[in-house]
Amino acid sequence: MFPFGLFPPGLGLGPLLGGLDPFGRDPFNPQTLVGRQRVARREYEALERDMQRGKALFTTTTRAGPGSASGSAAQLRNLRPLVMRLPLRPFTPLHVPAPPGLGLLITGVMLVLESEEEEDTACPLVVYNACPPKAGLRELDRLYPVGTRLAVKEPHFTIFADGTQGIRVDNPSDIIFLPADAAGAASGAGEREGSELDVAACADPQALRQRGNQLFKEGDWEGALHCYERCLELEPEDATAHNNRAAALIELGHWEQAYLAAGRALQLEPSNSKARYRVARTLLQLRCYMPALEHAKAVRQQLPKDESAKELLRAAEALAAQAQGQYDMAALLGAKQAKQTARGKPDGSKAPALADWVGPIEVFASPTAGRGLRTTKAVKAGELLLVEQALAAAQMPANRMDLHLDFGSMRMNKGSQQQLAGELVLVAASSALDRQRVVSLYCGEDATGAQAVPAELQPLQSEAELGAALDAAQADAAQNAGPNMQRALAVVRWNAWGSSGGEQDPALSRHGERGGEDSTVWALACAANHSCSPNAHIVFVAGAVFLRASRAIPAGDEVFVTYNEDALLLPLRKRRERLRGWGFHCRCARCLAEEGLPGGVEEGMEKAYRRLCALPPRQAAVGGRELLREVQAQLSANEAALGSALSAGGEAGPGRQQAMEWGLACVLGAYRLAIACAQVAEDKQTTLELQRTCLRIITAVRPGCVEHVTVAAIHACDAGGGMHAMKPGALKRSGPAKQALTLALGASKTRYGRELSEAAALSLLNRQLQHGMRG
Ligand SMILES: C[S@@+](CC[C@H](N)C(=O)[O-])C[C@H]1O[C@@H](n2cnc3c(N)ncnc32)[C@H](O)[C@@H]1O
Repeated sequence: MFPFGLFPPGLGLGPLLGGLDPFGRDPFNPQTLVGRQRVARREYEALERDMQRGKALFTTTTRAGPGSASGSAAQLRNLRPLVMRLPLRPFTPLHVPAPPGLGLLITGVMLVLESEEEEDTACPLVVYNACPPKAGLRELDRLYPVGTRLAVKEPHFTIFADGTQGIRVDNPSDIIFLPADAAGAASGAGEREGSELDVAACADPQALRQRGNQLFKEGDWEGALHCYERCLELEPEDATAHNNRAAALIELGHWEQAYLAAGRALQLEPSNSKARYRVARTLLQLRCYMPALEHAKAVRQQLPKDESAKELLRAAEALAAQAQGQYDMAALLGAKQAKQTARGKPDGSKAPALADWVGPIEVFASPTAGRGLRTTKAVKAGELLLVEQALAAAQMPANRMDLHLDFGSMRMNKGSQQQLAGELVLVAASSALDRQRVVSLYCGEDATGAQAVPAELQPLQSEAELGAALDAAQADAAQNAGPNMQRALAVVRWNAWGSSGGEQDPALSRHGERGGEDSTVWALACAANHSCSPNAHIVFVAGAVFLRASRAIPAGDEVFVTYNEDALLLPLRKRRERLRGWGFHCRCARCLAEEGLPGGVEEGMEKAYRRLCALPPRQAAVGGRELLREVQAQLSANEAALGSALSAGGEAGPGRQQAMEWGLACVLGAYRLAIACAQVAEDKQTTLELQRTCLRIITAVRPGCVEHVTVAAIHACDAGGGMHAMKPGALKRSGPAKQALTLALGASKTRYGRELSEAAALSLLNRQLQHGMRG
């Protein structure tokens, strides 16, 4: 069907036969890429970067066969770049049922790749997990338009059922989409070869430095690094080479090595401002904020007119203040911030957007499950507990939840899990400290036993602490393998959360620049266990997680978040079903209390609510009053049923009132419906009463959630007689309007920070209302 001139003779079928790459290595084992095979790793990374820049669009080898024992730099250098482009629209997606029992539908897309270098040369490529199940041709055209230029990492060659040869990709992150203007870049790689210095053989430090600087200017950080390192082999005390090496390592995102290199340069030349700048810059990235500030001050003194020194100092001051727990939430929520998705991404110029901070919490052996978080002192509602940047994040397409969610479990689908796991492996490979964080995460093997917060989870206070942490982490990395893909997948499965770009929360929408959902793993926030009546909540701001208490928590009590916001409004059995994807049967205080209720009370209530919702619209159109009567009658019947169930001894432990509110949570929607009816009927008194009931239920189940703030804001607005009630002066009034506004301000501060001024909390409430009105 297609002309196949693509595969060079002698191509090994190792990948197909043994799951190994052309060098006979297991591609899922990070040791293949890092650690002991350092030379191979460097070469490999250079190839990866070349692929990103469109220089090597597709790589394979003519040499290695199934018998090759291990990779070497020489073999890697023999990889041939081939330029590929999509010539045809994609084929129909293939819906492949997984083995019986798994209940999965794997979706694959069949593409045809064409070589740009050799005419009439094409080959099929099948990508699994890269499009939503049941995607149609139009969707595929959008995802893979004709003419797309792409690179495939570590291609696995296969023979399809009809005998044709092609490439199969299981992990969509192995596909790199290239900008259209990458055209011609591939040939550039060949051109450069001729002019390239033989770095390994060169014994002239001056020539090596010059060549390194030239490559650096061209953006070939890896090539530059190679030159500087050869230079250092010849002149180990060359401060400039150490300093330049630090610059290249910064660009590559190898912060730890960059810090050590810049530190060495500074040691050799204590007055070298560039070296000090880089020390400060890397310290900020390594979460060592106070020492970074000291260095940044010194650089500013040395270079009073230099803009980047000024910028660095400003960033260091802001981050050092945040590292003491001082976050200007009003500014953060009001100001437009560049979204940072993952710490440690290569970026030589910018400091991190936010500092990490570990507040009054610690990891402990939880009576609930394995490790958990607990408070180290009594905290109040809205108090900040933790700020943390994502350990790894995988960006998902904007406004396309279907591309990364499994709607059954409401968790990431396999493709997204693999993408994030791949990120985790890379993070662990490029940083010994992050590697330790990754391996410390729960991966389903053993959920018991206490583990103290490893020191490196806390932002470090001094360079001595950092040095010790680095030594320990590097020694650990040398002795123990890092996470392989399998382990990383387990970490993702048990720990990853979606961190929305602010879509669900209008107050945060300024941060949702991409409007998409990222899948993220956090080193410390992920130690929090779940409860169906949590006492803490998470807000994502500028790519960081802000964990806050949503109620007062006594010292030493466990801190609980929820793993599934929507499940909290479901009856017990359904809630547990929703959480099954997390691999546990929830036995939190609320679940235990509801277990005590005679069978089906809540579900009976939920059914009644559904009946209400299904009432013919004609009836609603007749007027709110009639429907309101019906809804209210049903709600009273529900409350009575729940009340008598609790009196019959169902209430276990918590107060009767609290158990009542918990039980009513599953019919919260019916209260909302009743409020809408009361508004249509212009029955203000009933509206306000029902709003208060709603607020009581939300406060019992989920204080600090978006809905808490929204309902409280609407209530304050209605109680005060309109939007004019949402101005600072309204607090001077008395009676129910003031009470409602005070409640609303409390809700806003609980969610966004008790330290917020009243004006800031009010402006966030107004944002919710305006958003609601627009909706
Ligand atoms: C993100 S981890 C939480 C930290 C974990 N407990 C640890 O030891 O590192 C999620 C896992 O913790 C356990 N877990 C969390 N909340 C739980 C709960 N309420 N009941 C039972 N197990 C829970 C489950 O095994 C779940 O898959």
